[in-house]
Amino acid sequence: TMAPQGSRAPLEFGGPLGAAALMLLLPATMFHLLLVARSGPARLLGLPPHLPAPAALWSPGALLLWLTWLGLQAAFYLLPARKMAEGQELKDQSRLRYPINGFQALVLTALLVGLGVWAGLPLGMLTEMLLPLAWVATLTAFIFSLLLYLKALMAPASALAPGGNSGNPVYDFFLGRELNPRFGSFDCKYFCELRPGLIGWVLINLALLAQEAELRGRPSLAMWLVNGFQLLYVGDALWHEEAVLTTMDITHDGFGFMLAFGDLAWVPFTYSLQAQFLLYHPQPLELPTASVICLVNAVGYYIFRGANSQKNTFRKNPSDPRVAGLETISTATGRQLLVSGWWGMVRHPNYLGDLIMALAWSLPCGVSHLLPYFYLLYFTALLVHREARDEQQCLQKYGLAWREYCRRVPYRIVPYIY
Ligand SMILES: NC(=O)C1=CN([C@@H]2O[C@H](COP(=O)(O)OP(=O)(O)OC[C@H]3O[C@@H](n4cnc5c(N)ncnc54)[C@H](OP(=O)(O)O)[C@@H]3O)[C@@H](O)[C@H]2O)C=CC1
Ligand SMILES: CC(C)CCC[C@@H](C)[C@H]1CC=C2C3=C(CC[C@@]21C)[C@@]1(C)CC[C@H](O)C[C@@H]1CC3
Repeated sequence: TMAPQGSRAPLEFGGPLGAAALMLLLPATMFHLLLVARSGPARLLGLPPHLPAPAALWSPGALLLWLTWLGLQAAFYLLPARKMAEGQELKDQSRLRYPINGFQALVLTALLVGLGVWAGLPLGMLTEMLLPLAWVATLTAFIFSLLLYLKALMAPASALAPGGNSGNPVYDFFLGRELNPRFGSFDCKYFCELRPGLIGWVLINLALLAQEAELRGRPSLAMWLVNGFQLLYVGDALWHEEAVLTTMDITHDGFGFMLAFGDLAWVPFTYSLQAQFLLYHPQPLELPTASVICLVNAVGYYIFRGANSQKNTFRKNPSDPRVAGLETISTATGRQLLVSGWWGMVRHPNYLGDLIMALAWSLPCGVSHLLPYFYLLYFTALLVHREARDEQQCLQKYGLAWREYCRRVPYRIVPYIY
C-alpha cells in the first residue's frame, strides 16, 4: 500500500501499527521489569507495587555517567585493532571495513573498573541508579534513532536497508532506513550492537554482585553462577566479534529505534534481570543443584559454539579439514548449505544452544517466581520470530535448494518438536 520511497519488501513486525505498539511496549516492559524485580512479590504478571515519582527517573549524575560510558566505549572502539575485517558485499559491490577490538574493549573496561574499585569506587552504588540510567538510555536511543532517520534522508539509495524504507515514517523510524550509518569510519550500528550494551550488561551484573556482598557479607552461589554464565556469553560474543558481520542485524536490518533501543537499553537493563532479582530475593542453592545447572549451561554453550563455529569455518573456507567431510547441498548462488553436522540436526542448532543457556541462567533463581524466567520466554519468542525471518531471507536467496534443505532437515530449532 505504501512504498513511495523504494523497497517493496513485505512489512514485518505487524507493519506501522505493530511498530508503534512495540515502541511503547518495549520500554514499558523494561521499566516494569526493573520495578518489579525490586518489589517484594516480584510478580511478572501484575502491576508494580509503586510507580516511581518522575524525580526518581531523572538524575543528572546518571546522564553524566551514561554519556561517559558511551564516550569511553567509543574511545576503545577507535583504538588500534588486532585486525580489520571486511563486511559482506553491499548493493554497490563495495565492502565496509570493521575493527575487531571488542574483546580488547572488554578487557580494558575490566582493568579500568578493577582500578576504580581498588581506589575505593563504590561499584554497588550503580544498582541504585538503574532506573535513571535506563531512562537516559531510552532517551538516547530515541534521539539517536531520530538523528539517524534524518541522516538517511541524505543517504544515496544504495545505502538504504531492504526493509525500513516503506515510506511510512513510524515504521521506517522503528526499523531503520540506512543499513550502515557511519560518521567517517565510525560505524554506529556495529559499535552499538556489541559494546555499550553487552559490556554494560556484565558491568551491571557485577555491580549487583558487589552490592549483594555489601549487604550480606558475600555474594550468593546463585549470583556467582548468573554472573559467570553471562560473562562467558558476552566474552564469547566479543571474542567472535567478526561473526556478527554476517548476522541479519548487520547485513539486512537498518539502524532504527528497534536496534538502537535493543542494543543500548534493552540488553543491559533487561538481560541483567536474573542478577537484579537475586539481589532483592536471595535464593538458596546447594552445590549438587549448582553442578547440574553448570552442566546445563555447558551443554547449551557446547551446542551454541559448535554450531556457530562450524558454520563460520565452512563459510570462510569450505575445504577446511574440520568441515570438509560434511555433506552439503549446492545452491544456484554458488554457495553451499551444510546438511550434516550441527546444521543437519535442526535448521538453527545455534538457537537451540542459546535457549538451553537461557534456561541455565534462570535456574539459579529457583522456581518460586516466574520473573527470572522472563528472559527465556522473551528469547523463545524472539528466536522463533527471527528464525522465520531468516528462513524467508534464505528462501529468497537459495530458492529450491532451501526447500530441499528444509525437506532433508525438517525441524527448525528443537529436534522432533519444532
Ligand atoms: N542473545 C540474544 O539476544 C540474541 C542472540 N542471537 C545469537 O546470535 C547468533 C547469530 O544468529 P543469527 O544472526 O540469527 O543467524 P545465524 O547465525 O543462525 O545465521 C543464519 C544464516 O546462516 C546461513 N545458514 C543457514 N543454514 C545454513 C546451513 N545449513 N549451512 C550453511 N549456512 C547456513 C544463512 O546465511 P548465508 O547462507 O548467507 O551464510 C542464514 O541466513 C546465534 O547464535 C543466535 O543464537 C541472535 C539474536 C539475539
Ligand atoms: C528489543 C527488541 C525486541 C529486539 C532487540 C534485539 C536486540 C536486543 C538483539 C538483536 C540481535 C542481537 C544479537 C545479540 C544481542 C542481542 C541483539 C542485539 C548478540 C550480540 C548476543 C551474543 C551472540 O553471541 C551474538 C548476538 C548477535 C545478535
